[in-house]
Amino acid sequence: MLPPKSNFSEWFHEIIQQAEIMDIRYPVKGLYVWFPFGFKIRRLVYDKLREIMDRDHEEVYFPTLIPETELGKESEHIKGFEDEVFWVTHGGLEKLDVKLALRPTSETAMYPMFKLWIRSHADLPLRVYQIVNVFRYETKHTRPLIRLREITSFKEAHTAHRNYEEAEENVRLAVSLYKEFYDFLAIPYLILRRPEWDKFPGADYTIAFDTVMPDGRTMQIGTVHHLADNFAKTFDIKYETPDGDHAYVHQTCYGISERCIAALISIHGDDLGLVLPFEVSPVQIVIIPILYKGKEEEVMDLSKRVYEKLKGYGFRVVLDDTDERPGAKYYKWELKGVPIRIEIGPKEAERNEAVVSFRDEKVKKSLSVEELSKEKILEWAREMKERLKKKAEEEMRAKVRIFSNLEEAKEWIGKGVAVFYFCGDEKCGEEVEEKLSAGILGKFEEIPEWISAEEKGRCVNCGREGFLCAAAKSY
Ligand SMILES: Nc1ncnc2c1ncn2[C@@H]1O[C@H](COS(=O)(=O)NC(=O)[C@@H](N)CS)[C@@H](O)[C@H]1O
Ligand SMILES: [Zn+2]
Repeated sequence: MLPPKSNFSEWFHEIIQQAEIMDIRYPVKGLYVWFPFGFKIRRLVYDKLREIMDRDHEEVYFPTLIPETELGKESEHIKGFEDEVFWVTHGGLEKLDVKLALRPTSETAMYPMFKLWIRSHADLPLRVYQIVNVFRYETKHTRPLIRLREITSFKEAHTAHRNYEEAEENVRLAVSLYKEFYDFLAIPYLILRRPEWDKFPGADYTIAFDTVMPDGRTMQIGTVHHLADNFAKTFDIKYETPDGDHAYVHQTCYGISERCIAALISIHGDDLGLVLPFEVSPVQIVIIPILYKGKEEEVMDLSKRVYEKLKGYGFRVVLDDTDERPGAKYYKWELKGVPIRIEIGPKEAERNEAVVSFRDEKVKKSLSVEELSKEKILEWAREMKERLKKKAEEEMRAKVRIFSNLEEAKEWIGKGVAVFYFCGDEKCGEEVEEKLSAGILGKFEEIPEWISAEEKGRCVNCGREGFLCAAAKSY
């Protein structure tokens, strides 16, 4: 049995294991093993991410090992990562003359090669991405899918452009791709520009997608960085302009990790287990025959016919004909988040009918097997997606509140996200974070229509002109 989802930390820890997502028993801290079922979810989710990325990017694969000479070149970057890097110092028994970093992210692996790849403006824009594992020596509490030391599903995109504005346009493109991806997963988000002191090391600015987890803490589920020409200057990446000059490229990079799966599990799951949107569920439909003495034959015949029919439509269907009791079967497939369940008992066998129910609502429909068309099932899947999206949006909105003083904001933080006006000044920010004992997530890049507040107002702490910002405890 799972703990109630209201005990979120316990619930998440248990569901990861009981639903066979990741095996957390691997003997290295922060490293976990993908179970087959969890890996199927990852594959379906990342197939969608690749489909979205492939429209405008080329997929590549860069080496895992980065020489210290390259990793250390961009001063802000290495300052931000030096205490997170895993180093390889030996090849067999031999000490390496230059120690090699296990990539924490791939700017310093890629950009020396971009220098070789980019010659002329005709080579721009360059847009590549890779889905790799990266390593970060996280010292905060590690947690499967949320804070790993080996990030196994790190989608990192890296681009190069003729100038700052074109790079800025690409930031907009990246934000729109991330919106499409998270809307597809029915995961709601806030889009916030991180404060100066919390942007990506080496970036000009960072835009983050933050979702609100069931316990009111936020989780950064994607980031888009404008790098200006910071790395281009460090790695000497120049191109010949149309009128024969040479100019540094301007760059962006943007990343998503398996936190997208942590969010999928956490936002949609319930006390019974996973609740998976139809398109990313390893099992989309489970058929459960209800076998009564003397009627097994008819029930199994109809169940197999329905199974073949749905399989023929290309759905991922399971006919659970094990000899477990129906109750145990319901429990197992609810835990695995199967969106559509079909029950077939003697009555249905007699009338050539099926009883259909959906994982996210307690409603059963009886209908003739003829009515079980591909269109009907896809319509049910769409309706379910809309219900999941609506519910997740409502839950997030309930956790986001606007405050005009920090005491009340502090009260709310830990249960949700506090929104207030903040001037952006680092010193003032330190005071605000101190008073809230929570981080300032940044200012709204876009103020959602459901937050009724002006863009500007008086800073809640110092009274200077401020912008609408959010603060929360986060993963
Ligand atoms: N230890 C971690 N475990 C799981 N996901 C993580 C971890 N650290 C970061 N992430 C996720 O990875 C995303 C990208 O990481 S990042 O540092 O913000 N950005 C980069 O590394 C850029 N080079 C993007 S290409 C973050 O938004 C966050 O969602
Ligand atoms: Zn202020």
